[in-house]
Amino acid sequence: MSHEGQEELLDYSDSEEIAVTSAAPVVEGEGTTEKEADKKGSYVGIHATGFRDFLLKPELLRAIGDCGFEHPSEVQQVCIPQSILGTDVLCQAKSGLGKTAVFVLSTLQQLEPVDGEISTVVVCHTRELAYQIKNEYSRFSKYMPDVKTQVFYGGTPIKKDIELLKNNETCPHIIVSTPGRLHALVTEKAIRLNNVKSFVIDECDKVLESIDMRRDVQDIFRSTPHQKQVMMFSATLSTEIRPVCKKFMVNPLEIFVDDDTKLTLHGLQQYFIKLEESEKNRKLSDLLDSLDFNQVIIFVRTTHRAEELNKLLCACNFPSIAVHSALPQKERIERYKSFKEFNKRICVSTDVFGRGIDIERINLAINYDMPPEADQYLHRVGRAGRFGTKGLAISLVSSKEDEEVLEKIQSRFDVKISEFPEEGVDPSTYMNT
Ligand SMILES: Nc1ncnc2c1ncn2[C@@H]1O[C@H](COP(=O)(O)OP(=O)(O)OP(=O)(O)O)[C@@H](O)[C@H]1O
Repeated sequence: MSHEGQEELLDYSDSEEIAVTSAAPVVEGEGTTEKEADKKGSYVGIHATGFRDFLLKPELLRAIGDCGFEHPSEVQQVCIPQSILGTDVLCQAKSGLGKTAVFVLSTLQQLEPVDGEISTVVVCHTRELAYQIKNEYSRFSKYMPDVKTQVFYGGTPIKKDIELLKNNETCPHIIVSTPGRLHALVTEKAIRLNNVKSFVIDECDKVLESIDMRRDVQDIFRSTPHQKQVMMFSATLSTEIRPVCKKFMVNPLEIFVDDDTKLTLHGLQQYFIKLEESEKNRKLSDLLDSLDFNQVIIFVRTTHRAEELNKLLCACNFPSIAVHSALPQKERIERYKSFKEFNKRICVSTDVFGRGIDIERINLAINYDMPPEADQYLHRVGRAGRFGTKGLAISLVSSKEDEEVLEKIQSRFDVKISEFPEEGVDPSTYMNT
Protein backbone atom coordinates (compact mmCIF):
# COMPACT_ATOMS: atom_id res chain seq x y z
CA MET A 1 0.00 0.00 0.00
CA SER A 2 1.46 3.37 -0.84
CA HIS A 3 1.15 6.35 1.36
CA GLU A 4 0.02 9.67 -0.06
CA GLY A 5 1.78 9.02 -3.32
CA GLN A 6 5.10 8.55 -1.61
CA GLU A 7 7.31 5.55 -2.04
CA GLU A 8 6.08 2.15 -1.03
CA LEU A 9 6.07 1.71 2.71
CA LEU A 10 5.91 -1.44 4.72
CA ASP A 11 2.33 -2.20 5.42
CA TYR A 12 2.35 -4.51 8.37
CA SER A 13 -1.13 -3.67 9.41
CA ASP A 14 -3.25 -0.59 9.36
CA SER A 15 -2.87 0.93 12.74
CA GLU A 16 -5.76 2.24 14.68
CA GLU A 17 -5.32 5.65 16.08
CA ILE A 18 -5.35 5.32 19.80
CA ALA A 19 -4.34 8.69 21.05
CA VAL A 20 -3.10 8.57 24.58
CA THR A 21 -2.28 12.00 25.70
CA SER A 22 -0.88 12.06 29.24
CA ALA A 23 -2.55 9.13 30.94
CA ALA A 24 -3.12 11.26 34.00
CA PRO A 25 -2.88 15.02 33.93
CA VAL A 26 0.56 15.70 35.24
CA VAL A 27 1.43 18.91 36.96
CA GLU A 28 4.99 20.00 36.58
CA GLY A 29 6.79 20.78 39.78
CA GLU A 30 3.68 20.40 41.92
CA GLY A 31 4.55 19.94 45.53
CA THR A 32 8.18 20.95 45.04
CA THR A 33 9.89 24.05 46.27
CA GLU A 34 11.46 26.42 43.76
CA LYS A 35 14.93 25.34 44.90
CA GLU A 36 14.13 21.67 44.38
CA ALA A 37 12.67 22.34 40.98
CA ASP A 38 15.84 24.07 39.84
CA LYS A 39 18.13 21.27 40.87
CA LYS A 40 19.36 18.87 38.15
CA GLY A 41 17.63 15.57 38.50
CA SER A 42 14.76 16.98 40.46
CA TYR A 43 12.42 17.39 37.51
CA VAL A 44 9.24 15.68 38.48
CA GLY A 45 5.67 15.57 37.47
CA ILE A 46 3.66 14.20 40.30
CA HIS A 47 5.56 12.21 42.86
CA ALA A 48 2.98 9.45 42.83
CA THR A 49 5.22 7.18 40.77
CA GLY A 50 8.72 6.07 41.61
CA PHE A 51 10.87 3.78 39.48
CA ARG A 52 10.01 1.00 41.93
CA ASP A 53 6.36 1.21 40.91
CA PHE A 54 7.27 0.02 37.41
CA LEU A 55 8.24 -3.35 38.89
CA LEU A 56 11.55 -3.37 37.06
CA LYS A 57 14.22 -6.02 37.55
CA PRO A 58 16.23 -5.38 40.75
CA GLU A 59 19.45 -5.07 38.72
CA LEU A 60 17.86 -2.26 36.71
CA LEU A 61 16.59 -0.47 39.80
CA ARG A 62 20.06 -0.63 41.26
CA ALA A 63 21.59 0.90 38.13
CA ILE A 64 18.91 3.62 38.09
CA GLY A 65 19.86 4.44 41.68
CA ASP A 66 23.54 4.61 40.72
CA CYS A 67 22.66 7.07 37.93
CA GLY A 68 21.14 9.34 40.55
CA PHE A 69 17.66 9.22 39.06
CA GLU A 70 15.27 9.93 41.92
CA HIS A 71 11.92 10.23 40.18
CA PRO A 72 10.76 9.28 36.72
CA SER A 73 10.04 12.27 34.52
CA GLU A 74 6.62 12.73 32.98
CA VAL A 75 7.51 10.94 29.74
CA GLN A 76 8.92 8.06 31.77
CA GLN A 77 5.83 7.88 33.95
CA VAL A 78 3.54 7.77 30.95
CA CYS A 79 5.57 5.52 28.64
CA ILE A 80 7.45 2.98 30.75
CA PRO A 81 4.40 1.08 32.06
CA GLN A 82 3.13 0.73 28.47
CA SER A 83 6.40 -0.07 26.79
CA ILE A 84 7.51 -2.81 29.19
CA LEU A 85 4.37 -4.70 28.14
CA GLY A 86 5.62 -4.90 24.57
CA THR A 87 3.14 -2.42 23.11
CA ASP A 88 4.16 -0.44 20.03
CA VAL A 89 4.74 3.17 21.07
CA LEU A 90 4.97 6.43 19.13
CA CYS A 91 6.02 9.12 21.57
CA GLN A 92 6.48 12.86 21.37
CA ALA A 93 7.91 14.57 24.44
CA LYS A 94 10.06 17.61 24.84
CA SER A 95 13.85 17.64 24.65
CA GLY A 96 16.02 16.60 27.52
CA LEU A 97 13.41 14.98 29.71
CA GLY A 98 14.51 11.39 29.47
CA LYS A 99 13.09 9.68 26.38
CA THR A 100 16.27 7.61 26.06
CA ALA A 101 15.76 5.96 29.43
CA VAL A 102 12.24 4.98 28.36
CA PHE A 103 13.43 2.67 25.63
CA VAL A 104 16.69 1.65 27.26
CA LEU A 105 14.94 0.56 30.46
CA SER A 106 11.98 -1.08 28.79
CA THR A 107 14.08 -3.07 26.32
CA LEU A 108 16.46 -4.17 29.09
CA GLN A 109 13.48 -5.12 31.23
CA GLN A 110 12.14 -7.39 28.49
CA LEU A 111 15.48 -8.79 27.39
CA GLU A 112 16.25 -12.46 27.91
CA PRO A 113 19.76 -12.71 26.47
CA VAL A 114 20.56 -15.72 24.31
CA ASP A 115 24.11 -15.86 23.00
CA GLY A 116 24.39 -15.34 19.28
CA GLU A 117 20.91 -13.77 19.06
CA ILE A 118 20.25 -10.07 18.54
CA SER A 119 17.14 -9.17 20.43
CA THR A 120 17.02 -5.36 20.38
CA VAL A 121 17.81 -2.96 17.54
CA VAL A 122 18.01 0.80 18.05
CA VAL A 123 18.39 3.07 15.04
CA CYS A 124 19.15 6.79 15.15
CA HIS A 125 20.32 9.44 12.70
CA THR A 126 23.87 10.32 13.77
CA ARG A 127 26.93 8.37 14.81
CA GLU A 128 27.54 10.37 17.96
CA LEU A 129 23.98 9.81 19.10
CA ALA A 130 24.37 6.06 18.46
CA TYR A 131 27.55 6.12 20.53
CA GLN A 132 25.76 8.03 23.30
CA ILE A 133 22.81 5.61 23.36
CA LYS A 134 25.18 2.64 23.54
CA ASN A 135 26.73 4.26 26.62
CA GLU A 136 23.28 4.62 28.16
CA TYR A 137 22.77 0.88 27.66
CA SER A 138 26.11 0.27 29.36
CA ARG A 139 25.10 2.43 32.34
CA PHE A 140 21.76 0.75 32.84
CA SER A 141 22.92 -2.83 32.19
CA LYS A 142 25.79 -2.46 34.64
CA TYR A 143 24.36 -5.19 36.88
CA MET A 144 23.36 -7.43 33.98
CA PRO A 145 26.77 -8.92 33.19
CA ASP A 146 25.41 -11.32 30.55
CA VAL A 147 23.99 -8.54 28.40
CA LYS A 148 26.16 -7.44 25.48
CA THR A 149 25.58 -4.20 23.60
CA GLN A 150 27.39 -2.92 20.52
CA VAL A 151 27.31 0.21 18.42
CA PHE A 152 27.77 0.17 14.64
CA TYR A 153 28.16 3.21 12.42
CA GLY A 154 29.76 4.30 9.19
CA GLY A 155 33.22 5.76 8.86
CA THR A 156 34.72 2.77 10.71
CA PRO A 157 35.97 -0.54 9.23
CA ILE A 158 32.93 -2.76 8.58
CA LYS A 159 35.18 -5.84 8.75
CA LYS A 160 35.50 -5.39 12.50
CA ASP A 161 31.72 -5.35 12.88
CA ILE A 162 31.41 -8.47 10.74
CA GLU A 163 34.02 -10.34 12.80
CA LEU A 164 32.26 -9.39 15.99
CA LEU A 165 28.88 -10.54 14.71
CA LYS A 166 30.23 -13.88 13.45
CA ASN A 167 31.30 -15.05 16.86
CA ASN A 168 28.65 -16.18 19.36
CA GLU A 169 30.84 -15.01 22.21
CA THR A 170 31.02 -11.44 20.96
CA CYS A 171 27.73 -11.17 19.07
CA PRO A 172 25.69 -8.54 20.96
CA HIS A 173 22.12 -8.92 22.24
CA ILE A 174 21.48 -5.24 21.69
CA ILE A 175 22.72 -3.16 18.79
CA VAL A 176 22.59 0.59 18.35
CA SER A 177 23.30 1.75 14.82
CA THR A 178 22.91 4.38 12.18
CA PRO A 179 20.73 3.20 9.27
CA GLY A 180 23.50 3.16 6.64
CA ARG A 181 25.90 0.82 8.44
CA LEU A 182 23.14 -1.50 9.62
CA HIS A 183 21.78 -1.65 6.10
CA ALA A 184 25.24 -2.56 4.81
CA LEU A 185 25.53 -5.35 7.38
CA VAL A 186 22.11 -6.69 6.40
CA THR A 187 22.96 -6.53 2.68
CA GLU A 188 26.25 -8.34 3.28
CA LYS A 189 24.28 -10.96 5.23
CA ALA A 190 26.67 -10.33 8.09
CA ILE A 191 23.92 -9.85 10.65
CA ARG A 192 20.93 -12.01 11.56
CA LEU A 193 17.93 -10.05 12.71
CA ASN A 194 15.48 -12.95 12.77
CA ASN A 195 15.37 -12.98 16.58
CA VAL A 196 14.67 -9.28 17.04
CA LYS A 197 11.97 -8.60 19.60
CA SER A 198 12.26 -4.83 19.98
CA PHE A 199 12.95 -2.26 17.28
CA VAL A 200 13.47 1.35 18.34
CA ILE A 201 13.86 4.45 16.18
CA ASP A 202 15.09 7.47 18.10
CA GLU A 203 14.65 10.91 16.47
CA CYS A 204 12.21 9.01 14.26
CA ASP A 205 10.95 12.03 12.31
CA LYS A 206 14.48 12.86 11.23
CA VAL A 207 15.26 9.25 10.31
CA LEU A 208 12.06 8.71 8.34
CA GLU A 209 11.94 12.13 6.66
CA SER A 210 15.24 11.46 4.92
CA ILE A 211 14.51 9.29 1.89
CA ASP A 212 17.85 7.48 2.14
CA MET A 213 17.53 6.65 5.80
CA ARG A 214 13.90 5.65 5.39
CA ARG A 215 14.76 3.26 2.57
CA ASP A 216 17.54 1.71 4.65
CA VAL A 217 15.21 1.32 7.62
CA GLN A 218 12.58 -0.34 5.43
CA ASP A 219 15.09 -2.89 4.18
CA ILE A 220 16.39 -3.54 7.68
CA PHE A 221 12.81 -3.95 8.87
CA ARG A 222 12.16 -6.60 6.25
CA SER A 223 14.85 -8.79 7.75
CA THR A 224 13.25 -8.70 11.22
CA PRO A 225 10.32 -10.86 12.34
CA HIS A 226 6.81 -9.53 11.82
CA GLN A 227 6.06 -10.09 15.50
CA LYS A 228 8.05 -7.55 17.48
CA GLN A 229 7.70 -4.36 19.46
CA VAL A 230 8.34 -1.10 17.61
CA MET A 231 8.96 2.11 19.52
CA MET A 232 9.66 5.55 18.09
CA PHE A 233 10.57 8.80 19.82
CA SER A 234 11.12 12.45 19.04
CA ALA A 235 10.47 15.90 20.46
CA THR A 236 8.87 16.81 17.15
CA LEU A 237 6.34 14.72 15.26
CA SER A 238 4.63 16.69 12.54
CA THR A 239 1.21 15.59 11.32
CA GLU A 240 2.86 14.62 8.02
CA ILE A 241 5.37 12.24 9.57
CA ARG A 242 3.06 10.50 12.05
CA PRO A 243 1.33 8.26 9.47
CA VAL A 244 4.74 7.36 8.05
CA CYS A 245 5.90 6.24 11.49
CA LYS A 246 2.70 4.31 12.09
CA LYS A 247 3.20 2.28 8.94
CA PHE A 248 5.97 0.46 10.79
CA MET A 249 3.75 -0.30 13.75
CA VAL A 250 0.76 -2.37 14.76
CA ASN A 251 -1.91 -0.56 16.76
CA PRO A 252 0.60 1.80 18.30
CA LEU A 253 -0.09 3.80 21.36
CA GLU A 254 0.44 7.39 20.37
CA ILE A 255 1.73 9.19 23.36
CA PHE A 256 1.97 12.94 23.00
CA VAL A 257 3.23 13.95 26.39
CA ASP A 258 3.67 17.48 25.09
CA ASP A 259 1.84 18.89 22.10
CA ASP A 260 3.53 21.52 19.94
CA THR A 261 2.47 24.43 22.12
CA LYS A 262 4.10 22.90 25.19
CA LEU A 263 7.40 21.82 23.69
CA THR A 264 9.51 24.77 24.78
CA LEU A 265 11.54 24.23 27.88
CA HIS A 266 10.49 26.15 30.97
CA GLY A 267 13.99 26.77 32.25
CA LEU A 268 15.26 28.07 28.91
CA GLN A 269 15.30 31.82 28.17
CA GLN A 270 15.22 32.58 24.47
CA TYR A 271 16.35 35.75 22.71
CA PHE A 272 17.26 37.00 19.26
CA ILE A 273 19.70 39.66 18.05
CA LYS A 274 19.12 41.38 14.70
CA LEU A 275 22.31 42.30 12.89
CA GLU A 276 24.14 42.22 9.56
CA GLU A 277 25.94 39.05 8.54
CA SER A 278 29.23 40.98 8.70
CA GLU A 279 28.60 41.87 12.35
CA LYS A 280 28.19 38.28 13.54
CA ASN A 281 31.80 37.56 14.54
CA ARG A 282 32.11 40.71 16.55
CA LYS A 283 28.80 40.10 18.29
CA LEU A 284 29.65 36.49 19.05
CA SER A 285 32.97 37.44 20.55
CA ASP A 286 31.25 40.10 22.72
CA LEU A 287 28.67 37.58 23.89
CA LEU A 288 31.30 34.98 24.78
CA ASP A 289 33.25 37.61 26.69
CA SER A 290 30.33 39.08 28.55
CA LEU A 291 28.10 36.09 29.30
CA ASP A 292 28.64 33.59 32.08
CA PHE A 293 28.24 30.02 30.91
CA ASN A 294 29.43 26.53 31.71
CA GLN A 295 29.54 25.19 28.18
CA VAL A 296 28.19 26.68 24.99
CA ILE A 297 27.18 25.13 21.71
CA ILE A 298 27.24 27.37 18.64
CA PHE A 299 25.32 26.20 15.59
CA VAL A 300 26.34 27.10 12.04
CA ARG A 301 25.00 26.21 8.61
CA THR A 302 27.88 24.36 6.95
CA THR A 303 30.99 22.35 7.74
CA HIS A 304 33.11 25.06 6.16
CA ARG A 305 31.58 27.72 8.39
CA ALA A 306 32.12 25.48 11.42
CA GLU A 307 35.82 25.12 10.58
CA GLU A 308 36.32 28.82 9.86
CA LEU A 309 34.47 30.06 12.92
CA ASN A 310 36.31 27.60 15.13
CA LYS A 311 39.65 28.76 13.75
CA LEU A 312 38.72 32.34 14.43
CA LEU A 313 37.64 31.59 18.00
CA CYS A 314 40.82 29.63 18.69
CA ALA A 315 42.89 32.48 17.26
CA CYS A 316 41.16 34.76 19.78
CA ASN A 317 42.08 32.31 22.56
CA PHE A 318 38.60 30.98 23.15
CA PRO A 319 38.69 27.29 24.23
CA SER A 320 36.82 26.08 21.18
CA ILE A 321 36.36 22.85 19.25
CA ALA A 322 34.46 22.13 16.02
CA VAL A 323 32.31 19.13 15.15
CA HIS A 324 30.90 18.40 11.71
CA SER A 325 30.46 15.58 9.27
CA ALA A 326 33.56 16.32 7.18
CA LEU A 327 35.86 15.17 9.99
CA PRO A 328 37.22 11.63 10.09
CA GLN A 329 34.88 9.52 12.21
CA LYS A 330 37.43 8.72 14.89
CA GLU A 331 38.10 12.40 15.34
CA ARG A 332 34.36 13.15 15.58
CA ILE A 333 33.88 10.76 18.47
CA GLU A 334 37.08 12.01 20.14
CA ARG A 335 35.80 15.57 19.97
CA TYR A 336 32.37 14.55 21.25
CA LYS A 337 34.03 12.85 24.23
CA SER A 338 36.36 15.76 24.81
CA PHE A 339 33.50 18.25 24.90
CA LYS A 340 31.34 15.98 27.06
CA GLU A 341 34.24 15.59 29.48
CA PHE A 342 34.50 19.39 29.77
CA ASN A 343 37.95 19.63 28.17
CA LYS A 344 36.61 22.43 25.99
CA ARG A 345 33.94 24.92 26.87
CA ILE A 346 32.91 26.00 23.39
CA CYS A 347 31.74 23.76 20.58
CA VAL A 348 31.00 25.04 17.09
CA SER A 349 28.77 22.53 15.34
CA THR A 350 26.63 21.89 12.34
CA ASP A 351 23.36 20.06 12.91
CA VAL A 352 25.39 16.93 13.64
CA PHE A 353 24.93 17.88 17.31
CA GLY A 354 21.56 19.50 16.73
CA ARG A 355 19.48 16.63 18.10
CA GLY A 356 19.69 14.08 20.84
CA ILE A 357 23.16 14.97 22.05
CA ASP A 358 23.13 15.20 25.82
CA ILE A 359 25.86 17.26 27.43
CA GLU A 360 24.93 18.19 30.94
CA ARG A 361 26.97 21.37 31.28
CA ILE A 362 25.70 23.12 28.15
CA ASN A 363 23.65 26.04 29.41
CA LEU A 364 24.06 28.35 26.45
CA ALA A 365 23.04 27.61 22.85
CA ILE A 366 23.77 30.15 20.13
CA ASN A 367 22.39 30.03 16.62
CA TYR A 368 25.19 31.84 14.79
CA ASP A 369 23.22 30.83 11.71
CA MET A 370 19.48 30.42 12.09
CA PRO A 371 18.22 26.97 11.10
CA PRO A 372 15.94 26.87 8.06
CA GLU A 373 13.13 25.07 9.96
CA ALA A 374 11.30 25.69 13.21
CA ASP A 375 11.69 22.06 14.33
CA GLN A 376 15.45 22.24 13.97
CA TYR A 377 15.47 25.32 16.18
CA LEU A 378 13.60 23.50 18.91
CA HIS A 379 16.02 20.58 18.90
CA ARG A 380 19.09 22.81 18.79
CA VAL A 381 18.14 25.03 21.72
CA GLY A 382 17.08 21.91 23.63
CA ARG A 383 20.81 21.12 24.01
CA ALA A 384 20.75 23.72 26.80
CA GLY A 385 18.48 23.52 29.81
CA ARG A 386 18.33 19.72 29.91
CA PHE A 387 16.27 17.80 32.41
CA GLY A 388 14.63 20.79 34.01
CA THR A 389 17.83 22.81 34.36
CA LYS A 390 18.14 26.47 33.36
CA GLY A 391 19.66 27.74 30.15
CA LEU A 392 19.90 30.52 27.62
CA ALA A 393 19.41 30.49 23.83
CA ILE A 394 20.42 33.36 21.57
CA SER A 395 19.77 33.45 17.83
CA LEU A 396 21.53 35.79 15.42
CA VAL A 397 19.02 36.96 12.84
CA SER A 398 20.55 38.53 9.74
CA SER A 399 18.18 38.01 6.84
CA LYS A 400 14.55 38.10 5.80
CA GLU A 401 14.50 34.27 5.81
CA ASP A 402 15.86 34.22 9.36
CA GLU A 403 13.07 36.56 10.44
CA GLU A 404 10.48 34.32 8.84
CA VAL A 405 11.83 31.27 10.68
CA LEU A 406 11.77 33.25 13.92
CA GLU A 407 8.09 34.05 13.29
CA LYS A 408 7.31 30.41 12.51
CA ILE A 409 9.01 29.20 15.70
CA GLN A 410 6.98 31.61 17.80
CA SER A 411 3.65 30.70 16.28
CA ARG A 412 4.24 26.94 16.00
CA PHE A 413 5.53 26.47 19.54
CA ASP A 414 3.55 29.28 21.11
CA VAL A 415 6.64 30.92 22.55
CA LYS A 416 7.75 34.53 22.77
CA ILE A 417 11.35 35.11 21.72
CA SER A 418 12.38 38.63 22.73
CA GLU A 419 15.14 40.90 21.55
CA PHE A 420 18.29 40.37 23.60
CA PRO A 421 18.33 43.22 26.14
CA GLU A 422 21.10 45.79 25.76
CA GLU A 423 22.01 45.48 29.40
CA GLY A 424 22.39 41.70 29.00
CA VAL A 425 20.76 39.02 31.12
CA ASP A 426 21.22 38.38 34.82
CA PRO A 427 23.35 35.20 35.02
CA SER A 428 21.42 33.93 38.02
CA THR A 429 18.40 33.51 35.76
CA TYR A 430 20.11 31.03 33.43
CA MET A 431 23.07 29.61 35.38
CA ASN A 432 22.43 26.47 37.40
CA THR A 433 23.78 26.63 40.89
N1 LIG B 1 14.43 10.35 35.88
C1 LIG B 1 15.55 11.00 35.71
N2 LIG B 1 16.16 11.62 36.74
C2 LIG B 1 17.30 12.36 36.56
N3 LIG B 1 17.90 12.53 35.36
C3 LIG B 1 17.33 11.94 34.29
C4 LIG B 1 16.13 11.15 34.40
N4 LIG B 1 15.80 10.70 33.18
C5 LIG B 1 16.75 11.18 32.33
N5 LIG B 1 17.67 11.92 32.99
C6 LIG B 1 18.84 12.62 32.41
O1 LIG B 1 18.32 13.70 31.64
C7 LIG B 1 19.15 13.96 30.52
C8 LIG B 1 18.32 14.04 29.25
O2 LIG B 1 17.77 12.79 28.90
P1 LIG B 1 17.64 12.30 27.38
O3 LIG B 1 18.90 12.56 26.64
O4 LIG B 1 17.12 10.92 27.41
O5 LIG B 1 16.51 13.29 26.85
P2 LIG B 1 15.63 13.18 25.54
O6 LIG B 1 14.23 13.29 25.95
O7 LIG B 1 16.05 12.00 24.73
O8 LIG B 1 16.05 14.53 24.80
P3 LIG B 1 16.22 14.88 23.23
O9 LIG B 1 14.85 15.04 22.67
O10 LIG B 1 16.98 16.16 23.26
O11 LIG B 1 16.99 13.75 22.62
C9 LIG B 1 20.18 12.84 30.49
O12 LIG B 1 21.40 13.33 31.01
C10 LIG B 1 19.61 11.78 31.40
O13 LIG B 1 20.61 11.01 32.05
